[in-house]
Amino acid sequence: MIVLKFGGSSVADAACMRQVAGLVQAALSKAPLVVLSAMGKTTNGLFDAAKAAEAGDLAAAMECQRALMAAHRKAAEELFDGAVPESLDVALTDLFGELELLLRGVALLRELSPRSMDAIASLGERLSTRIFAAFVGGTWVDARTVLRTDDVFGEAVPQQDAIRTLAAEHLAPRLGAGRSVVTQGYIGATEDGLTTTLGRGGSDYSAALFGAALGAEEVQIWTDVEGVLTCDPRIVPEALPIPDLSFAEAAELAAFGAKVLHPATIQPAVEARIPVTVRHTQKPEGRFTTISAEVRTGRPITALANRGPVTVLTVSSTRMLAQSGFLARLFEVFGRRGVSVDLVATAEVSVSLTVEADVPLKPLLQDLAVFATVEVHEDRAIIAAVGERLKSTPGLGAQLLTALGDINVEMISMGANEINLSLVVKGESTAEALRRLHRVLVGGAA
Ligand SMILES: Nc1ncnc2c1ncn2[C@@H]1O[C@H](COP(=O)(O)OP(=O)(O)O)[C@@H](O)[C@H]1O
Ligand SMILES: N[C@@H](CC(=O)OP(=O)(O)O)C(=O)O
Repeated sequence: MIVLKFGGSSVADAACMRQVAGLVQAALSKAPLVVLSAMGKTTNGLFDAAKAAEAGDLAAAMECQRALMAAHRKAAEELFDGAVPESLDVALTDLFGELELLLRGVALLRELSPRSMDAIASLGERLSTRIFAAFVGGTWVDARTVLRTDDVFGEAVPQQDAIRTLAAEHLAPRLGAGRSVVTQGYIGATEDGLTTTLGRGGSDYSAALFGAALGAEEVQIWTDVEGVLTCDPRIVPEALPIPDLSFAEAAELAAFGAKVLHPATIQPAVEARIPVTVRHTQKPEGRFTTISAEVRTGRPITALANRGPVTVLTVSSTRMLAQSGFLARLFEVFGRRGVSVDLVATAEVSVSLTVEADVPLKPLLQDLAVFATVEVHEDRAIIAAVGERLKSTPGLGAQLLTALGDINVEMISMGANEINLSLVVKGESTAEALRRLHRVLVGGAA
Protein backbone atom coordinates (compact mmCIF):
# COMPACT_ATOMS: atom_id res chain seq x y z
CA MET A 1 0.00 0.00 0.00
CA ILE A 2 1.01 3.63 -0.29
CA VAL A 3 0.14 6.76 1.63
CA LEU A 4 -0.82 9.91 -0.29
CA LYS A 5 -0.91 13.07 1.81
CA PHE A 6 -2.43 16.23 0.35
CA GLY A 7 -1.80 19.53 2.13
CA GLY A 8 -4.26 22.37 2.58
CA SER A 9 -3.11 24.09 -0.62
CA SER A 10 -3.90 20.90 -2.59
CA VAL A 11 -7.51 20.69 -1.36
CA ALA A 12 -8.26 24.41 -1.15
CA ASP A 13 -11.40 24.33 -3.35
CA ALA A 14 -13.49 22.11 -5.63
CA ALA A 15 -11.10 22.45 -8.60
CA CYS A 16 -8.15 21.40 -6.43
CA MET A 17 -10.12 18.47 -5.03
CA ARG A 18 -10.95 17.30 -8.57
CA GLN A 19 -7.25 17.30 -9.39
CA VAL A 20 -6.52 15.32 -6.21
CA ALA A 21 -9.29 12.84 -7.03
CA GLY A 22 -7.58 12.22 -10.39
CA LEU A 23 -4.30 11.44 -8.61
CA VAL A 24 -6.04 9.10 -6.18
CA GLN A 25 -7.79 7.27 -9.06
CA ALA A 26 -4.43 6.88 -10.80
CA ALA A 27 -2.97 5.29 -7.65
CA LEU A 28 -5.87 2.88 -6.95
CA SER A 29 -3.88 -0.21 -7.91
CA LYS A 30 -1.49 0.56 -5.05
CA ALA A 31 -4.15 0.42 -2.31
CA PRO A 32 -3.86 4.09 -1.31
CA LEU A 33 -4.49 5.55 2.12
CA VAL A 34 -5.33 9.21 1.46
CA VAL A 35 -4.43 11.60 4.30
CA LEU A 36 -5.87 15.08 3.93
CA SER A 37 -5.30 18.43 5.60
CA ALA A 38 -8.03 21.00 6.12
CA MET A 39 -9.07 23.00 3.03
CA GLY A 40 -6.77 25.98 2.35
CA LYS A 41 -6.46 28.19 5.43
CA THR A 42 -9.39 26.60 7.30
CA THR A 43 -7.30 25.81 10.39
CA ASN A 44 -6.33 29.48 10.68
CA GLY A 45 -10.03 30.35 10.38
CA LEU A 46 -10.89 27.94 13.19
CA PHE A 47 -8.17 29.46 15.39
CA ASP A 48 -9.54 32.96 14.63
CA ALA A 49 -13.08 31.86 15.50
CA ALA A 50 -11.92 30.27 18.76
CA LYS A 51 -9.91 33.36 19.76
CA ALA A 52 -12.89 35.63 19.02
CA ALA A 53 -15.11 33.39 21.17
CA GLU A 54 -12.54 33.44 23.98
CA ALA A 55 -12.59 37.24 23.86
CA GLY A 56 -16.36 37.05 24.32
CA ASP A 57 -17.09 38.26 20.78
CA LEU A 58 -19.59 35.58 19.80
CA ALA A 59 -20.77 37.59 16.78
CA ALA A 60 -17.25 37.60 15.30
CA ALA A 61 -16.84 33.90 16.07
CA MET A 62 -20.13 33.10 14.34
CA GLU A 63 -19.07 35.22 11.37
CA CYS A 64 -15.92 33.08 11.02
CA GLN A 65 -18.06 29.95 11.35
CA ARG A 66 -20.43 31.14 8.60
CA ALA A 67 -17.55 31.96 6.26
CA LEU A 68 -16.08 28.49 6.74
CA MET A 69 -19.49 26.91 6.24
CA ALA A 70 -20.03 28.85 3.01
CA ALA A 71 -16.64 27.80 1.61
CA HIS A 72 -17.19 24.11 2.41
CA ARG A 73 -20.77 24.07 1.09
CA LYS A 74 -19.63 25.84 -2.08
CA ALA A 75 -16.93 23.21 -2.66
CA ALA A 76 -19.43 20.38 -2.11
CA GLU A 77 -22.01 22.01 -4.42
CA GLU A 78 -19.43 22.45 -7.17
CA LEU A 79 -18.06 18.93 -6.88
CA PHE A 80 -21.52 17.37 -7.10
CA ASP A 81 -22.91 19.88 -9.64
CA GLY A 82 -25.52 21.05 -7.15
CA ALA A 83 -26.67 17.54 -6.20
CA VAL A 84 -24.88 17.03 -2.87
CA PRO A 85 -25.70 13.53 -1.55
CA GLU A 86 -27.96 13.61 1.49
CA SER A 87 -25.47 11.73 3.67
CA LEU A 88 -22.80 14.38 2.97
CA ASP A 89 -25.27 17.19 3.55
CA VAL A 90 -26.20 15.71 6.94
CA ALA A 91 -22.53 15.16 7.85
CA LEU A 92 -21.68 18.81 7.07
CA THR A 93 -24.67 20.08 9.03
CA ASP A 94 -23.63 17.96 12.02
CA LEU A 95 -20.02 19.14 11.90
CA PHE A 96 -20.95 22.82 11.68
CA GLY A 97 -23.48 22.27 14.48
CA GLU A 98 -20.65 20.84 16.59
CA LEU A 99 -18.45 23.83 15.77
CA GLU A 100 -21.18 26.25 16.78
CA LEU A 101 -21.72 24.46 20.10
CA LEU A 102 -18.01 24.51 20.87
CA LEU A 103 -17.69 28.20 20.02
CA ARG A 104 -20.73 29.09 22.13
CA GLY A 105 -19.24 27.13 25.03
CA VAL A 106 -15.92 28.96 24.74
CA ALA A 107 -17.70 32.34 24.49
CA LEU A 108 -19.86 31.61 27.55
CA LEU A 109 -16.87 30.65 29.68
CA ARG A 110 -14.44 33.06 28.01
CA GLU A 111 -11.96 30.27 28.38
CA LEU A 112 -10.08 28.47 25.64
CA SER A 113 -8.03 25.58 26.96
CA PRO A 114 -5.66 23.71 24.62
CA ARG A 115 -8.11 20.82 24.91
CA SER A 116 -11.02 22.94 23.63
CA MET A 117 -8.80 24.39 20.91
CA ASP A 118 -7.95 20.90 19.65
CA ALA A 119 -11.63 19.94 19.54
CA ILE A 120 -12.30 23.05 17.45
CA ALA A 121 -9.19 22.69 15.23
CA SER A 122 -10.10 19.08 14.40
CA LEU A 123 -13.16 20.27 12.47
CA GLY A 124 -11.05 21.40 9.48
CA GLU A 125 -9.73 17.94 8.61
CA ARG A 126 -13.02 16.24 9.51
CA LEU A 127 -14.84 18.52 7.06
CA SER A 128 -12.38 18.26 4.16
CA THR A 129 -12.21 14.47 4.38
CA ARG A 130 -16.01 14.09 4.48
CA ILE A 131 -16.38 16.07 1.27
CA PHE A 132 -13.47 14.41 -0.50
CA ALA A 133 -14.35 10.83 0.51
CA ALA A 134 -17.90 11.31 -0.78
CA PHE A 135 -16.58 12.70 -4.07
CA VAL A 136 -13.88 10.10 -4.72
CA GLY A 137 -16.01 7.22 -3.45
CA GLY A 138 -13.47 6.23 -0.81
CA THR A 139 -14.04 4.76 2.65
CA TRP A 140 -13.93 7.49 5.32
CA VAL A 141 -12.07 6.57 8.49
CA ASP A 142 -11.96 8.74 11.60
CA ALA A 143 -8.21 9.16 12.30
CA ARG A 144 -9.03 9.42 16.00
CA THR A 145 -9.76 5.69 16.06
CA VAL A 146 -6.16 5.00 14.97
CA LEU A 147 -3.82 7.87 15.76
CA ARG A 148 -3.45 7.37 19.51
CA THR A 149 -1.57 10.14 21.34
CA ASP A 150 -0.82 11.32 24.85
CA ASP A 151 -2.87 14.20 26.30
CA VAL A 152 -0.54 17.11 25.60
CA PHE A 153 -3.24 19.02 23.73
CA GLY A 154 -2.00 21.18 20.88
CA GLU A 155 1.29 19.29 20.58
CA ALA A 156 0.33 15.70 21.30
CA VAL A 157 2.91 12.92 21.15
CA PRO A 158 1.88 9.87 19.10
CA GLN A 159 2.07 6.43 20.67
CA GLN A 160 3.47 4.37 17.86
CA ASP A 161 2.91 0.89 19.32
CA ALA A 162 -0.78 1.60 19.90
CA ILE A 163 -1.06 3.19 16.44
CA ARG A 164 0.34 0.02 14.85
CA THR A 165 -2.24 -2.14 16.62
CA LEU A 166 -5.13 0.22 15.85
CA ALA A 167 -4.07 0.60 12.20
CA ALA A 168 -4.09 -3.18 11.82
CA GLU A 169 -7.60 -3.24 13.25
CA HIS A 170 -9.24 -0.20 11.62
CA LEU A 171 -7.27 0.59 8.46
CA ALA A 172 -5.63 -2.56 7.09
CA PRO A 173 -8.91 -4.49 6.52
CA ARG A 174 -10.32 -1.57 4.50
CA LEU A 175 -7.27 -1.11 2.27
CA GLY A 176 -6.93 -2.93 -1.00
CA ALA A 177 -6.11 -2.59 -4.67
CA GLY A 178 -8.87 -0.80 -6.59
CA ARG A 179 -10.23 1.22 -3.67
CA SER A 180 -9.18 4.17 -1.53
CA VAL A 181 -9.42 4.92 2.17
CA VAL A 182 -9.61 8.59 3.23
CA THR A 183 -8.59 9.88 6.65
CA GLN A 184 -7.47 13.06 8.40
CA GLY A 185 -3.99 14.35 9.02
CA TYR A 186 -3.10 16.47 12.07
CA ILE A 187 -5.69 14.98 14.46
CA GLY A 188 -5.65 12.09 16.90
CA ALA A 189 -7.16 11.06 20.22
CA THR A 190 -6.13 9.97 23.69
CA GLU A 191 -6.91 6.53 25.06
CA ASP A 192 -10.05 8.10 26.58
CA GLY A 193 -11.17 9.33 23.18
CA LEU A 194 -10.37 13.02 23.70
CA THR A 195 -9.47 14.81 20.49
CA THR A 196 -5.86 15.97 20.16
CA THR A 197 -3.71 17.57 17.44
CA LEU A 198 -0.06 17.03 16.53
CA GLY A 199 0.72 20.75 16.24
CA ARG A 200 0.47 23.07 13.25
CA GLY A 201 1.51 21.47 9.98
CA GLY A 202 1.16 18.04 11.58
CA SER A 203 -0.54 16.27 8.65
CA ASP A 204 2.82 15.24 7.17
CA TYR A 205 3.65 13.63 10.49
CA SER A 206 0.31 11.77 10.48
CA ALA A 207 1.04 10.45 6.99
CA ALA A 208 4.44 9.12 8.07
CA LEU A 209 2.94 7.56 11.22
CA PHE A 210 0.22 5.79 9.22
CA GLY A 211 2.79 4.70 6.63
CA ALA A 212 5.12 3.27 9.27
CA ALA A 213 2.25 1.50 11.07
CA LEU A 214 1.05 -0.12 7.85
CA GLY A 215 4.47 -0.86 6.30
CA ALA A 216 3.75 1.37 3.27
CA GLU A 217 6.01 1.10 0.25
CA GLU A 218 6.11 4.91 0.01
CA VAL A 219 4.73 8.02 1.70
CA GLN A 220 3.93 10.71 -0.86
CA ILE A 221 3.59 14.31 0.38
CA TRP A 222 1.66 16.24 -2.30
CA THR A 223 1.92 20.03 -2.05
CA ASP A 224 2.33 23.20 -4.10
CA VAL A 225 6.06 22.97 -4.96
CA GLU A 226 8.10 20.46 -7.00
CA GLY A 227 9.66 18.86 -3.95
CA VAL A 228 12.02 20.19 -1.34
CA LEU A 229 13.79 23.18 -2.86
CA THR A 230 17.30 24.49 -2.24
CA CYS A 231 15.81 27.40 -0.25
CA ASP A 232 12.43 28.83 0.68
CA PRO A 233 11.09 29.92 -2.74
CA ARG A 234 9.20 32.83 -1.21
CA ILE A 235 12.56 34.36 -0.27
CA VAL A 236 14.80 33.01 -3.04
CA PRO A 237 12.64 32.60 -6.17
CA GLU A 238 15.49 30.93 -8.09
CA ALA A 239 15.55 28.03 -5.58
CA LEU A 240 15.63 24.66 -7.37
CA PRO A 241 14.00 21.31 -6.59
CA ILE A 242 16.38 18.78 -5.02
CA PRO A 243 15.97 15.36 -6.68
CA ASP A 244 17.18 13.35 -3.71
CA LEU A 245 17.83 13.91 -0.04
CA SER A 246 19.17 11.69 2.72
CA PHE A 247 16.94 11.21 5.75
CA ALA A 248 19.47 13.18 7.83
CA GLU A 249 19.49 16.14 5.43
CA ALA A 250 15.68 16.22 5.22
CA ALA A 251 15.31 16.03 9.00
CA GLU A 252 17.79 18.86 9.46
CA LEU A 253 16.13 21.09 6.85
CA ALA A 254 12.69 20.50 8.35
CA ALA A 255 13.94 21.19 11.89
CA PHE A 256 15.56 24.42 10.76
CA GLY A 257 12.51 25.84 9.06
CA ALA A 258 11.92 24.35 5.58
CA LYS A 259 8.15 24.52 5.99
CA VAL A 260 7.46 22.03 3.21
CA LEU A 261 7.99 19.14 5.67
CA HIS A 262 6.81 18.96 9.27
CA PRO A 263 9.95 18.47 11.41
CA ALA A 264 8.76 15.19 12.94
CA THR A 265 7.76 13.56 9.64
CA ILE A 266 11.04 11.91 8.93
CA GLN A 267 11.44 9.99 12.20
CA PRO A 268 8.75 7.28 11.68
CA ALA A 269 9.85 6.94 8.05
CA VAL A 270 13.50 6.47 9.08
CA GLU A 271 12.59 3.83 11.63
CA ALA A 272 10.49 1.90 9.12
CA ARG A 273 12.92 2.72 6.24
CA ILE A 274 10.04 3.97 4.09
CA PRO A 275 10.92 6.40 1.30
CA VAL A 276 9.16 9.77 1.42
CA THR A 277 8.59 11.72 -1.78
CA VAL A 278 7.51 15.36 -2.02
CA ARG A 279 5.51 16.19 -5.16
CA HIS A 280 3.55 19.02 -6.81
CA THR A 281 -0.20 18.31 -6.98
CA GLN A 282 -0.70 20.53 -10.03
CA LYS A 283 2.38 19.12 -11.83
CA PRO A 284 2.25 15.38 -11.15
CA GLU A 285 4.52 14.65 -14.13
CA GLY A 286 7.06 17.25 -13.01
CA ARG A 287 10.10 17.02 -10.79
CA PHE A 288 9.94 15.73 -7.23
CA THR A 289 12.17 14.93 -4.27
CA THR A 290 12.88 11.44 -2.99
CA ILE A 291 14.02 11.14 0.62
CA SER A 292 15.29 7.69 1.49
CA ALA A 293 17.76 5.66 3.48
CA GLU A 294 19.56 4.71 0.27
CA VAL A 295 20.34 8.27 -0.78
CA ARG A 296 23.94 9.45 -0.33
CA THR A 297 24.11 12.87 -1.93
CA GLY A 298 27.72 13.67 -1.08
CA ARG A 299 27.20 17.38 -1.74
CA PRO A 300 29.01 19.95 0.39
CA ILE A 301 25.85 22.05 0.74
CA THR A 302 22.48 20.79 -0.46
CA ALA A 303 20.14 23.49 0.76
CA LEU A 304 19.55 26.42 3.10
CA ALA A 305 16.81 26.83 5.65
CA ASN A 306 15.92 29.63 8.01
CA ARG A 307 14.08 29.92 11.24
CA GLY A 308 13.05 33.01 13.09
CA PRO A 309 12.47 35.11 14.97
CA VAL A 310 14.70 33.69 17.69
CA THR A 311 16.23 35.34 20.76
CA VAL A 312 19.95 35.14 21.52
CA LEU A 313 20.95 35.03 25.18
CA THR A 314 24.58 35.64 26.07
CA VAL A 315 25.11 34.39 29.59
CA SER A 316 28.33 35.18 31.50
CA SER A 317 29.28 33.79 34.87
CA THR A 318 29.47 36.36 37.68
CA ARG A 319 31.14 33.86 39.99
CA MET A 320 34.45 32.23 39.34
CA LEU A 321 32.73 28.94 38.62
CA ALA A 322 34.79 26.45 36.65
CA GLN A 323 33.41 26.08 33.15
CA SER A 324 32.00 22.63 33.84
CA GLY A 325 30.14 23.87 36.94
CA PHE A 326 28.87 26.89 35.05
CA LEU A 327 27.50 24.89 32.11
CA ALA A 328 25.85 22.37 34.42
CA ARG A 329 24.15 25.14 36.37
CA LEU A 330 23.13 26.98 33.23
CA PHE A 331 21.46 24.04 31.53
CA GLU A 332 19.82 22.94 34.76
CA VAL A 333 17.88 26.25 34.66
CA PHE A 334 16.74 25.71 31.07
CA GLY A 335 15.78 22.11 31.87
CA ARG A 336 13.78 23.10 34.94
CA ARG A 337 11.95 25.84 33.03
CA GLY A 338 11.25 23.46 30.14
CA VAL A 339 12.90 25.79 27.61
CA SER A 340 14.59 24.13 24.67
CA VAL A 341 17.81 25.58 23.34
CA ASP A 342 18.58 25.43 19.62
CA LEU A 343 22.14 26.63 19.10
CA VAL A 344 24.95 26.92 21.61
CA ALA A 345 28.39 28.55 21.35
CA THR A 346 30.66 28.51 24.38
CA ALA A 347 33.62 30.52 25.61
CA GLU A 348 35.47 30.08 28.92
CA VAL A 349 32.81 31.46 31.26
CA SER A 350 30.19 32.75 28.87
CA VAL A 351 27.75 31.03 26.57
CA SER A 352 25.56 32.28 23.74
CA LEU A 353 22.44 30.34 22.97
CA THR A 354 19.24 30.74 21.02
CA VAL A 355 15.67 30.14 22.18
CA GLU A 356 12.34 30.56 20.41
CA ALA A 357 11.08 34.15 20.40
CA ASP A 358 7.90 33.26 22.30
CA VAL A 359 9.70 31.74 25.32
CA PRO A 360 8.72 33.67 28.50
CA LEU A 361 12.07 35.23 29.46
CA LYS A 362 11.25 36.74 32.84
CA PRO A 363 11.38 33.57 34.98
CA LEU A 364 14.42 32.33 33.08
CA LEU A 365 16.31 35.60 33.60
CA GLN A 366 15.41 35.62 37.28
CA ASP A 367 16.90 32.16 37.77
CA LEU A 368 20.02 32.98 35.76
CA ALA A 369 20.61 36.26 37.64
CA VAL A 370 21.62 34.24 40.71
CA PHE A 371 24.95 33.30 39.13
CA ALA A 372 25.24 35.10 35.79
CA THR A 373 24.66 38.26 33.80
CA VAL A 374 22.59 37.95 30.67
CA GLU A 375 22.48 40.02 27.49
CA VAL A 376 19.31 39.59 25.45
CA HIS A 377 19.17 40.14 21.68
CA GLU A 378 15.76 39.75 20.12
CA ASP A 379 14.63 39.54 16.46
CA ARG A 380 17.44 37.30 15.31
CA ALA A 381 17.22 34.49 12.76
CA ILE A 382 19.02 31.18 12.34
CA ILE A 383 20.23 30.33 8.86
CA ALA A 384 21.21 26.69 8.44
CA ALA A 385 23.33 25.35 5.62
CA VAL A 386 22.77 21.62 5.26
CA GLY A 387 24.85 19.15 3.27
CA GLU A 388 26.42 15.73 3.64
CA ARG A 389 30.00 16.83 2.97
CA LEU A 390 29.75 20.13 4.75
CA LYS A 391 32.23 19.34 7.46
CA SER A 392 34.73 17.54 5.25
CA THR A 393 34.96 20.24 2.56
CA PRO A 394 37.88 22.55 3.31
CA GLY A 395 37.35 26.25 2.80
CA LEU A 396 33.56 26.14 3.01
CA GLY A 397 33.40 28.30 6.14
CA ALA A 398 35.52 30.97 4.48
CA GLN A 399 33.32 30.87 1.35
CA LEU A 400 30.23 31.21 3.48
CA LEU A 401 31.46 34.25 5.35
CA THR A 402 32.83 35.83 2.16
CA ALA A 403 29.46 35.33 0.46
CA LEU A 404 27.75 37.16 3.32
CA GLY A 405 29.97 40.21 2.75
CA ASP A 406 28.92 43.06 5.04
CA ILE A 407 26.13 41.08 6.77
CA ASN A 408 27.17 40.64 10.37
CA VAL A 409 27.20 37.09 11.76
CA GLU A 410 26.50 37.08 15.49
CA MET A 411 26.91 33.38 16.20
CA ILE A 412 28.19 30.32 14.34
CA SER A 413 27.57 26.70 15.24
CA MET A 414 28.74 23.63 13.37
CA GLY A 415 26.18 20.94 14.15
CA ALA A 416 27.46 17.91 16.02
CA ASN A 417 25.94 15.73 13.31
CA GLU A 418 28.37 17.00 10.66
CA ILE A 419 25.77 18.11 8.14
CA ASN A 420 24.55 21.41 9.56
CA LEU A 421 26.31 24.73 9.87
CA SER A 422 24.14 27.39 11.46
CA LEU A 423 24.59 31.14 11.58
CA VAL A 424 22.70 33.76 13.53
CA VAL A 425 22.01 37.11 11.87
CA LYS A 426 19.71 40.04 12.60
CA GLY A 427 16.16 39.24 11.52
CA GLU A 428 16.11 42.09 9.03
CA SER A 429 19.19 40.65 7.23
CA THR A 430 17.72 37.15 6.75
CA ALA A 431 16.40 37.48 3.21
CA GLU A 432 19.50 39.18 1.85
CA ALA A 433 21.78 36.68 3.64
CA LEU A 434 19.87 33.75 2.14
CA ARG A 435 20.01 35.26 -1.35
CA ARG A 436 23.76 35.85 -1.13
CA LEU A 437 24.52 32.41 0.26
CA HIS A 438 22.26 30.72 -2.25
CA ARG A 439 23.83 32.51 -5.20
CA VAL A 440 27.36 31.53 -4.23
CA LEU A 441 27.00 28.15 -2.54
CA VAL A 442 23.84 26.36 -3.60
CA GLY A 443 22.71 27.65 -6.98
CA GLY A 444 24.29 24.81 -8.94
CA ALA A 445 23.68 22.02 -6.43
CA ALA A 446 20.46 20.49 -7.71
N1 LIG B 1 13.00 24.44 1.15
C1 LIG B 1 11.73 24.52 0.76
N2 LIG B 1 11.30 23.76 -0.27
C2 LIG B 1 10.03 23.80 -0.69
N3 LIG B 1 9.08 24.59 -0.13
C3 LIG B 1 9.44 25.36 0.90
C4 LIG B 1 10.77 25.36 1.40
N4 LIG B 1 10.82 26.23 2.43
C5 LIG B 1 9.61 26.74 2.58
N5 LIG B 1 8.74 26.23 1.66
C6 LIG B 1 7.31 26.59 1.55
O1 LIG B 1 6.54 25.48 1.95
C7 LIG B 1 5.30 25.52 1.22
C8 LIG B 1 4.64 24.16 1.30
O2 LIG B 1 4.27 23.89 2.65
P1 LIG B 1 2.76 24.09 3.13
O3 LIG B 1 2.27 25.46 2.80
O4 LIG B 1 2.67 23.62 4.54
O5 LIG B 1 2.04 23.09 2.14
P2 LIG B 1 0.74 22.21 2.30
O6 LIG B 1 -0.42 23.14 2.39
O7 LIG B 1 0.75 21.40 1.05
O8 LIG B 1 0.95 21.36 3.53
C9 LIG B 1 5.74 25.93 -0.17
O9 LIG B 1 4.68 26.54 -0.88
C10 LIG B 1 6.90 26.89 0.10
O10 LIG B 1 6.46 28.23 0.05
N1 LIG C 1 -4.46 21.85 8.88
C1 LIG C 1 -3.37 21.79 9.82
C2 LIG C 1 -2.43 20.64 9.56
C3 LIG C 1 -1.58 20.67 8.32
O1 LIG C 1 -0.62 19.91 8.22
O2 LIG C 1 -1.90 21.52 7.33
P1 LIG C 1 -1.02 21.74 5.95
O3 LIG C 1 -0.75 20.36 5.38
O4 LIG C 1 -1.91 22.57 5.06
O5 LIG C 1 0.27 22.41 6.33
C4 LIG C 1 -2.64 23.13 9.89
O6 LIG C 1 -3.00 24.06 9.17
O7 LIG C 1 -1.76 23.27 10.70
